[in-house]
Amino acid sequence: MASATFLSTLSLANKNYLLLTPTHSYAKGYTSNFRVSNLPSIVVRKEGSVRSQGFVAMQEKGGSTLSDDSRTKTPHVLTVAGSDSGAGAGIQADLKACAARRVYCSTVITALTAQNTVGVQGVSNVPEDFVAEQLKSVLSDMQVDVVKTGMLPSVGIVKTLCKTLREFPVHALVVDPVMVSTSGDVLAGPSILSTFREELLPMADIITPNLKEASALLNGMQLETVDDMRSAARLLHNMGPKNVLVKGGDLPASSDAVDILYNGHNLYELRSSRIRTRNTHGTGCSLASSIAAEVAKGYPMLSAVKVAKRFVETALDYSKEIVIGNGPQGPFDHLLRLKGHSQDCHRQQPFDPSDLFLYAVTDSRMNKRWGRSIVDAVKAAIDGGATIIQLREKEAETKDFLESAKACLRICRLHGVPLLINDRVDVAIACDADGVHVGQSDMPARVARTLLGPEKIIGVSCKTPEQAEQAWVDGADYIGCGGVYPTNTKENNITVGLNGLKTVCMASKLPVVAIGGIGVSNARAVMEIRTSNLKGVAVVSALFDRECVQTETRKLHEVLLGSNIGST
Ligand SMILES: Nc1ncnc2c1ncn2[C@@H]1O[C@H](COP(=O)(O)OP(=O)(O)O)[C@@H](O)[C@H]1O
Ligand SMILES: Cc1ncc(COP(=O)(O)O)c(N)n1
Ligand SMILES: [Mg+2]
Repeated sequence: MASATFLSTLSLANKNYLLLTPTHSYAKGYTSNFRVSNLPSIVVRKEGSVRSQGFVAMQEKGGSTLSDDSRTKTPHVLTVAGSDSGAGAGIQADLKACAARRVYCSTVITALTAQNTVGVQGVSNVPEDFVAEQLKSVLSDMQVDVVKTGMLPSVGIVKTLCKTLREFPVHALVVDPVMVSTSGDVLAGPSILSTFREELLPMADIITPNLKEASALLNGMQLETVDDMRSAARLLHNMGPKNVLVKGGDLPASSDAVDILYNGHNLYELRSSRIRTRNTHGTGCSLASSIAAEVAKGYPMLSAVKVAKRFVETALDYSKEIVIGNGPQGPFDHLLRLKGHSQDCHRQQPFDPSDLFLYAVTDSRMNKRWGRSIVDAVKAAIDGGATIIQLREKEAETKDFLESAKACLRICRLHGVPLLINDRVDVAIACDADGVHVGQSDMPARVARTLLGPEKIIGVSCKTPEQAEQAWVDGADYIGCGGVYPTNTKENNITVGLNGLKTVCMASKLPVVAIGGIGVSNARAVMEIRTSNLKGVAVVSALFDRECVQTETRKLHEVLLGSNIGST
């Protein structure tokens, strides 16, 4: 249901805009609903006046002649669907899919279902009037780009939706004509079929029936092969939607997951490999929401469908072994986060500054010189009493580094010792390390934080109070200050000395670990500067450029215990 007609593009101040004109006379007064997200738009009113829209205003920040509204436009999908208490399908799947695809999602709930991985135990419809009230609340205020529909359990609710959409037109309408859950339970009875066909489908930019739904809309037509799906797509297109996607998740005896997309001109056969998993509850809802999300971002329909299908496939593959519920059809994990906490791994603890006490930093050259693997070096340091490990493998190939990091992580988790990765945020994410340590010329801590999330540990190397303040502002957990003494692990490294260390500690709101040329002979002197936030020493050569890492670590551990730090 396009709410505006594309006229042409317009260049203003070297920026491209789409010129749109409202297609519905009743749209007057709701022109804020006319928006496309990939290009800013200008609505040309019937009278011929050009009125700027919010998205234009964003592009025109600073000295704008069109508007001085500088808010940015967030792609927005409104889902009109049923709640699934098991959160695998329905509203809950839509919210997760939209979050995973990075668009805002508002919700109008049409029904509550008592549902789990076994099936649907109960359904309670929301009164029609209250569906209307929810729709008005959202559509009158929130600049929705795309409406996506799921479970619409009664004729009255379908009619209410169509009426409200005529009052509040949006850029696109995605209709997932949900009728029967994969468990076989009825979510919308056959009485709604005629209203679907006559009112809702003609307004849709795309409809996404599965095999059973396509068959129901086509009076029970048999759908058993890809050729049947092609015929069904053409017949459904005659009912008025701009695009039809017939989904083949349930196609018998197909080794691929095949969907057919028809836009009235071209017929596309979209294939992906079929993931062998029980966790397919909610694939249909998630696919439709992801299509809506891509359309809200401004992508054309074919690429929206392709990206959405790839997303569902990836999430299914990622989630194929997760176990939630006892029934035949489990939910999957949209955010690709639930996997990876295997039984032998302890869950990561929140950052404890006292972990900085004896901080062992590995060095690939030293390991090579002494003929030991990075894993052996880490094991020995932990056995000697290291309280945190950082892998600093400047020369390693990424693939090798990742494999070693995974092996080190298993050892660290067994001993409850956090493992950080130097510089390489990508490697830290890939192996699910406990965090990263970054330098002043590496990725800024604030960016690392957005990539790693709130629970990971981030440390930053700082030499000055200003850098320490910035690390705090950027959301770091600790700072590493040095080089306290000259060191040959870093070329051209400025030494800050004990005074520099003290100055930074006093200025820092974060816990500090001292680094640079520290070993058994001088660790005590470092700790004796006695500022309460100096929590320990970080050591490279004094542990790893030695014959026996475990012995050296143990010696340093004793010195540090003798200096009685961390208790001040
Ligand atoms: N096992 C699977 N592996 C890969 N893709 C799948 C699998 N099952 C379903 N899909 C895909 O998920 C989407 C939803 O399809 P389907 O399960 O048929 O819909 P519904 O959930 O509405 O019954 C489609 O793109 C389909 O191809
Ligand atoms: C509330 C609600 N909406 C939609 C579905 C369909 O999802 P699926 O086809 O994956 O069972 C469902 N089971 N529950
Ligand atoms: Mg399914």
